[in-house]
Amino acid sequence: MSTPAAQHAPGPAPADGVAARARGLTKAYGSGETAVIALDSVDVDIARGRFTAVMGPSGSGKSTLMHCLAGLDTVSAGQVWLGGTEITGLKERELTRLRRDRIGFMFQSFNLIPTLNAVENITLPMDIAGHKPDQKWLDQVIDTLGLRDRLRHRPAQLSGGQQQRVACARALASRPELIFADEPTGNLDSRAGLEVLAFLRQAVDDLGQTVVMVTHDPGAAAHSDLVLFLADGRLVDRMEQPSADAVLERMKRFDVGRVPRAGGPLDGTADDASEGRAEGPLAGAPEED
Ligand SMILES: Nc1ncnc2c1ncn2[C@@H]1O[C@H](COP(=O)(O)OP(=O)(O)OP(=O)(O)O)[C@@H](O)[C@H]1O
Repeated sequence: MSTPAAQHAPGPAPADGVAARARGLTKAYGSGETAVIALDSVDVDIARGRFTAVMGPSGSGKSTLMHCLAGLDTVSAGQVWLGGTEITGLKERELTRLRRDRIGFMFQSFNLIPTLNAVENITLPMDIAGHKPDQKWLDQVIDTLGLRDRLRHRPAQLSGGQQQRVACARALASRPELIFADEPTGNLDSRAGLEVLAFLRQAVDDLGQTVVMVTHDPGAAAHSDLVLFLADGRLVDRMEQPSADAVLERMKRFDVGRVPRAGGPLDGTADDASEGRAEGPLAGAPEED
């Protein structure tokens, strides 16, 4: 089992450039002999205004990491911040409000409401929260995603790619600090998948959003700025400016053997990383702070 939170230095609240931070993040499911350590003392910084992909073998902890960073799951030990707010220790009601106000979600299943049209689906989270949409921003999101002429269509009248774009618009609509996307292209054909990835990329480049995407697909990861690699619940590598080939090669190495454990935090804020390749375990990882 990993180091309990109490043995970790408290760590500073994230600076402006960090959208989310975890220190000593540990998540165990079950207890005793049947306990599964899904995350083992993970240190990570998610850089603001960047597109970060999370990859790793099946069961390596990708979804668990996303859920813990997003406050969808409790942690067993360690600390998580969203912007300047430490979310570990928040009460469920505060967490719910924080997720609603500051985080956008995109899942593989689009989770659209079949009886609502596209624009109603897009604004639903804000309607529930009683927030008025910022119409200028909403228009920008709708136009960026090419949904202007589909707003009155119900999900069943939209293609899979269009539905995922609606889900993307819904995640962006409230201008969240952070968007988490879990296999957002998993249910799409390759053309629609590429479209969604291009829109996520645009959300970062043109709208200044921060995106964290869990994916199994090296081609999808190649749209990101930085890939973080998980294995056995630990962050073991990172790759800046990834190419699909370089990510694929790195993923193949998980099949032949496990990479040694990380020594320090792996983050998206360092600028000394290799381009399009990872030079062995922990390439480009910054020193512990
Ligand atoms: N609710 C749960 N109860 C018990 N074990 C769980 C639970 N959720 C996840 N796990 C275990 O935690 C580990 C990490 O799971 P997680 O879903 O985060 O991995 P992943 O990398 O997202 O996997 P995949 O790529 O297959 O989706 C796995 O061993 C999994 O079996």
